[in-house]
Amino acid sequence: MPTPQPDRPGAVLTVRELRKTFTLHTIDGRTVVSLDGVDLDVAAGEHVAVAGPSGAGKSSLLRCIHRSYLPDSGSVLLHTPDGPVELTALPDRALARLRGREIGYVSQFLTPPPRTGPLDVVAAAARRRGLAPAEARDAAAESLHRLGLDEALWDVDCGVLSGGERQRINLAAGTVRPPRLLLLDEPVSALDPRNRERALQLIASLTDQGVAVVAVFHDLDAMRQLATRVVQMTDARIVAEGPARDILGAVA
Ligand SMILES: Nc1ncnc2c1ncn2[C@@H]1O[C@H](COP(=O)(O)OP(=O)(O)OP(=O)(O)O)[C@@H](O)[C@H]1O
Repeated sequence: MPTPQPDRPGAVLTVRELRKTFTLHTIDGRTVVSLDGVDLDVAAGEHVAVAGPSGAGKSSLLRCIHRSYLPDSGSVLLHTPDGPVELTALPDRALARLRGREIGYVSQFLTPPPRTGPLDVVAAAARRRGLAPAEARDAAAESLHRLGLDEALWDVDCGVLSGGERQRINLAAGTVRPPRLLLLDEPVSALDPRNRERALQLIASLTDQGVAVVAVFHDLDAMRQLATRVVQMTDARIVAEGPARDILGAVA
């Protein structure tokens, strides 16, 4: 496949003709198309919100970019200082290293290693981003403070914490040192209003620092507050894109 060229300055992510189909072996091999030829360009400092109804393919898009789902075909290029990297073809170890350094992925649910506290989880993420151990712990502490996680919980097993506490740990780990590309899948769905606002402010500050963000929120206010552009998905395809005020008026 020819290498797609970035078509705008400051390009961080170039997605071309991305396709993903699931085969449901337990239901007579029925197939579900979750991405049907998706193109997306995201530049440094852009926050692209992916809108659309349930089942449209929003999470599949984030997962195929992150390669927690391997797409059937298409291209996902991450533009790094060393040149563009085709994520769909990268060997697993190189992918793990690149993700650790350059990509933050914040899903709705935290799956921490057993018997590990928030400070260790976030410090480990900071180490993968290249910080030395002492710096990583300082950065983790700052990140957890910023998201309002009570210091008394920092060494408590994440497995016993509440959904909202875990969500903030997840967000802290994904953002502890600004990644080049931040993928957010419903990152504030379990948060109370005060913590939600803290989290949205953190995400906005990362965009201001030049991080490229691709985010899924069901919360239209969050999209209006944060998105520099909204892409609307329906039936596995992007069907519209533009400023939030133009697109969100048309989304149910
Ligand atoms: N692991 C999977 N196995 C089988 N089908 C899947 C899988 N992941 C996603 N799908 C299917 O792909 C389609 C798109 O799902 P996806 O989760 O990407 O939608 P979504 O837009 O994020 O929906 P929601 O807003 O409800 O989270 C759905 O029909 C879904 O059932």
